[in-house]
Amino acid sequence: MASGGYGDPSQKIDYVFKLVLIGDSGVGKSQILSRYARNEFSMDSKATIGVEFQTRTLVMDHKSVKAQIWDTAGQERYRAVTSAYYRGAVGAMLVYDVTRRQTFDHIPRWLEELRGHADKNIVIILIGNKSDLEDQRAISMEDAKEFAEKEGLFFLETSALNAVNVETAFSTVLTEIFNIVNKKNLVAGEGQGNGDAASLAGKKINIVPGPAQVIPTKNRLCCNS
Ligand SMILES: Nc1nc2c(ncn2[C@@H]2O[C@H](COP(=O)(O)OP(=O)(O)OP(=O)(O)O)[C@@H](O)[C@H]2O)c(=O)[nH]1
Repeated sequence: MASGGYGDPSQKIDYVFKLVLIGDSGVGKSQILSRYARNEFSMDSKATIGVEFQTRTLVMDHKSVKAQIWDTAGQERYRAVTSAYYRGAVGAMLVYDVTRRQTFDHIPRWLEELRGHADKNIVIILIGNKSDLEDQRAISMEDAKEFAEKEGLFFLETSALNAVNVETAFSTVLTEIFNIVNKKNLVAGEGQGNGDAASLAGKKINIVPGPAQVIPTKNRLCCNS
């Protein structure tokens, strides 16, 4: 359903959806984002310090949607203020590394943090990254899928290196958000016309109105904790 390239600054925007990337240090969050937003990958990626975000604009059902994707440090000491990071997020990508069991074992903790700080109806996808390293695999796809089903999460394995499933992971989350928001707008009908807010499954959640917000394609924010 989703289509779109890497951004046309003159384009009119109907919705901005904020997504957050979370997971342990080194699982590949920054490279997943880089692959999605710029179709780039780097082997000597530096650990993220503070918060960064990048955007990509897509067309969904004749509406233009700007995905504003936030990336923060997996390392505790480099993390920015948690509540600010999650504020207004309507989607989350929860990432582990298929070659490091510990990063999968920490997923429940990340989920707890997410559920403690984000909107309770946030759309979440569990991502097992580095699927290209099949010979070093430590987590089976079945175990991860079972966990995701139990927790009500979408699930995909990706390779930021080989560009496998990165597009699909983002479009899965964005399509789900778009469908929820669109449905709500239809049900709400006239009279409730609050253009800058929408609901995800009955709970009010802020969707940043399009044209009011101009976001550079790559933006570095401050905020060391
Ligand atoms: N083989 C392989 N390596 C990857 C993949 N994605 C990321 N990497 C490598 O894994 C390392 C860590 O990637 P990052 O994207 O910096 O990890 P991060 O989760 O953002 O780390 P923090 O910023 O510390 O939280 C880098 O050397 C990447 O090149 C992948 O899909 N396959």
